[in-house]
Amino acid sequence: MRALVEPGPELTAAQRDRWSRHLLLPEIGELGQRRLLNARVLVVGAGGLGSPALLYLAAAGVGTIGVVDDDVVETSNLQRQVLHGTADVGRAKVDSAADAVARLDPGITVVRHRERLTSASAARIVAGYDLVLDGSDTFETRYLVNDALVAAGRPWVWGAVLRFDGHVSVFDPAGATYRDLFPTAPPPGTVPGCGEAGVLGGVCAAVASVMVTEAVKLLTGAGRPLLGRVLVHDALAMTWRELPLRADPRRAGPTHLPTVTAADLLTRPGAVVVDVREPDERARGAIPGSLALPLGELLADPGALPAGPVVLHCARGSRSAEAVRAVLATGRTDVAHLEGGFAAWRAAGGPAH
Ligand SMILES: Nc1ncnc2c1ncn2[C@@H]1O[C@H](COP(=O)(O)OP(=O)(O)OP(=O)(O)O)[C@@H](O)[C@H]1O
Repeated sequence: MRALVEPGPELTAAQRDRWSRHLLLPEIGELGQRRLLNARVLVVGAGGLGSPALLYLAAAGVGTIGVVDDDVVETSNLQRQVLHGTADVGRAKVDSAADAVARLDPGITVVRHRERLTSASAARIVAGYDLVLDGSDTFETRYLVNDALVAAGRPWVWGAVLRFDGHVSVFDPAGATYRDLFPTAPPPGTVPGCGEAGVLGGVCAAVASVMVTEAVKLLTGAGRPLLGRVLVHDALAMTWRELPLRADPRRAGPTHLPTVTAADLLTRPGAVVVDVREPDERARGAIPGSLALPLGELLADPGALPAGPVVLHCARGSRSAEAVRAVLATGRTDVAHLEGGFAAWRAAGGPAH
């Protein structure tokens, strides 16, 4: 997997000492630590998930950490929001978070966003960060985070907790997102929050720990991210189950899909070209050497697609976009689609038979 962040400057002797246990890990090493120090990560909510996540992000050496939260610390938060102490009750959570991070490592920059993430502010706030961790507690905020990052074309890490249960995943605009897991919010009042149903502190820590581990992996390019998979934690049974999550190919909305132009395809052949149009459209003209796999067949069985790299095309680009989304959701990364479809190919002087 490609690291989300470029490495920053060489480590100093003090930094080498501080993160020596990371440097021993070949998957992180000096380069990975320089990436972490150069990274900008936003945590939405300094609550049950955000509190342990912020501490572990800071300890890991994530150089710039943004915190967005408009709330103040309450006594009932302290049972799980371990970033805040008794003396912080009544203080803004972002201020308490910044102080806790400074105690851990004054070299980490904390950006305080003491405000509500809204549809008006979400795009502006997330724009300044390489990666977002969503530790919010409402469907409304999760959809806001989802839509802002889909529009920005960037992955994010999501977690949720209630009672003894936790959920965690990594979403990506090119694959499955929160809207594939919850296409619509449940009616108000049908799903209780931690304030009504309770939550165990250790469950918050467990889920936040997975969130930070995924963040470190994404930032440094280590391992296989939790993309297209949702971990479901049941602390009473002490189980972690993994559920596959696929992008709904009918999902509308802005996405940044891998795309090639007709000019690219003409000058750099080499890819297997797959035509997802119907046989009658193909009969009227097709790209020489292309294979036929109508969209319906491909959606029913994405495994029918030949080995890549593959460029999918349709008449103008919308069916091929749907096809690419479905194939990416299976975990394949070697697919793209032809911008503007067969029409663009002909307009660029591409041959047909
Ligand atoms: N849109 C948003 N903008 C800013 N902060 C948000 C937004 N949505 C949620 N949050 C913050 O996310 C945090 C979620 O934390 P948590 O789930 O532990 O709930 P809590 O509100 O702190 O506690 P409780 O539900 O027990 O009262 C809260 O601090 C909340 O203020």
